[in-house]
Amino acid sequence: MNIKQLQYINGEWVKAASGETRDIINPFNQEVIATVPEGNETDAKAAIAAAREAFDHGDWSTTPATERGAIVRRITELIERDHEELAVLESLDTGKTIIESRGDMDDIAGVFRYYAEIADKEGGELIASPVPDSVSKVVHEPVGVCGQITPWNYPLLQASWKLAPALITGNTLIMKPSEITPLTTIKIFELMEEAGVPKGVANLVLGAGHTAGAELSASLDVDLISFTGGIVTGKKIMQAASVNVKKLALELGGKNPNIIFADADFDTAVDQALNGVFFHAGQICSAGTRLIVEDKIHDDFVNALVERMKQFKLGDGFDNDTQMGPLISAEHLAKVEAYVNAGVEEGATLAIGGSRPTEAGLQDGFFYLPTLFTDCTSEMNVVQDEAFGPVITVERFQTEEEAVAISNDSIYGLAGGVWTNDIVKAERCAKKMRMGTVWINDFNLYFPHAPWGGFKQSGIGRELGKLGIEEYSESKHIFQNLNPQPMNWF
Ligand SMILES: NC(=O)c1ccc[n+]([C@@H]2O[C@H](COP(=O)([O-])OP(=O)(O)OC[C@H]3O[C@@H](n4cnc5c(N)ncnc54)[C@H](O)[C@@H]3O)[C@@H](O)[C@H]2O)c1
Ligand SMILES: C[N+](C)(C)CC=O
Repeated sequence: MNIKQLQYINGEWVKAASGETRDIINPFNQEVIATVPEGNETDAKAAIAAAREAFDHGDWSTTPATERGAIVRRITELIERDHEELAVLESLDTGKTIIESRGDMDDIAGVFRYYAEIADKEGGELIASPVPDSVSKVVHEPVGVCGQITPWNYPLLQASWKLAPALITGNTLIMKPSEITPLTTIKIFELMEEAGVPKGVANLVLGAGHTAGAELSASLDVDLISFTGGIVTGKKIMQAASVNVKKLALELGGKNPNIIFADADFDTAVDQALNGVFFHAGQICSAGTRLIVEDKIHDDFVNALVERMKQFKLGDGFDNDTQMGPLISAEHLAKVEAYVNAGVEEGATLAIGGSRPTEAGLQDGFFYLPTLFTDCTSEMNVVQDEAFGPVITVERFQTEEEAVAISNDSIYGLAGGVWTNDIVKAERCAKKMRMGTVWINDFNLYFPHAPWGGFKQSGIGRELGKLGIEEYSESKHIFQNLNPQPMNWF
């Protein structure tokens, strides 16, 4: 494997202080594809110290934004140069199809390009001061040392949403990727070094969440934690981060409703309902796994989905005709199996799937069949809980109000969709749906210019867009009296 299988701390490529390592496996066939350091609290502390020193005594935070933008633009060019290598690494590590990984790399280059382009476009704000002969202005400054923790499903994409805005705003950082999918994150640190990111500014620690990750959340020397991952972990991080009232950005899970009205374009809605769920075997925070279908078309819609799902080609992500790869790990497969079994027990009807495939070529991978439940109601756990796998639940509705109420009956509020040809109805629904993103006649579309994040327990804060910069900035009001006079009060 043509990457450094090491951590990157204070500009040096290093092993874990403990000497421990972890094998990284391909979820398609369980082959070991790399062996990387298993960092822990000690490594995290070293990385935090490097980032602290670089922020407090280095030049990065005061480097002109134009120069920081130029370095981020150079990173974009290097991602474009190594696009195929990155895509191959991501598919080997996650099991997702190479076509999906190539699309991810396009998106990632787009994120770095977007932030490089806007790096020097915001110079603060002059305030209309109510005090005569004075200047009142707001300037934006970096937050400081940022801990960044990412999940395994979109390893480099989620990393890019954190790295690019943190760098252009002059922060220093420590990133800890998921311990099971670190490869493309290691590679991007190689590219950041090549692009000229100064020593100590960007640090990479590998290892488990409860060791290396917990140290980042609890350290008094970290000023901000940006976390993408599960809700249970997010709550732990929020608690640990309270130790020094860190700034906090949480991108957590979702159970995303997709409302299908009878007046929608039927074939497109069927096709996009499938696209909305089954990329990366449903392991997407915004997967539209909670279908809410108008009564009049419910049976036809379900039948059309099932017919299409019967044809899915599961297999090696590097085969051109593979549509869906494996789940990420044996542990995650067991979770999805338990989730589906519990759904059957609570009375949902399995229309298709519900087991592992029996095909000979798939037995070494963590595969699960595309699965669809009907006869679902909002009270069921299978409807309320995030599946994070290839599993759809279908509920019925009769009125628009009912559809919106069902869609909002959730602890989550990440994303949702509405399919209808009535634009006024669509806008009415979108306004009432309590989610960070609502797609009308589309699903799972995101781009760097628009913010991403959740309502309710799906998170705090926003990534991407201009709001993604605000996460990494402090606003400071500077007031200058140009004609100071004594008050003669005391
Ligand atoms: N909202 C979004 O944009 C978004 C995007 C991708 C994934 N997700 C969510 O991520 C979840 C799946 O990812 P996952 O299984 O990797 O999540 P996870 O919460 O298990 O792990 C995420 C990261 O947190 C680390 N971690 C674990 N315990 C920790 C602790 N105590 N302290 C600090 N760090 C810790 C892990 O090592 C990993 O790097 C799903 O719930 C999915 O919805 C959300
Ligand atoms: C945010 N997104 C859709 C890229 C990945 C969620 O898992």
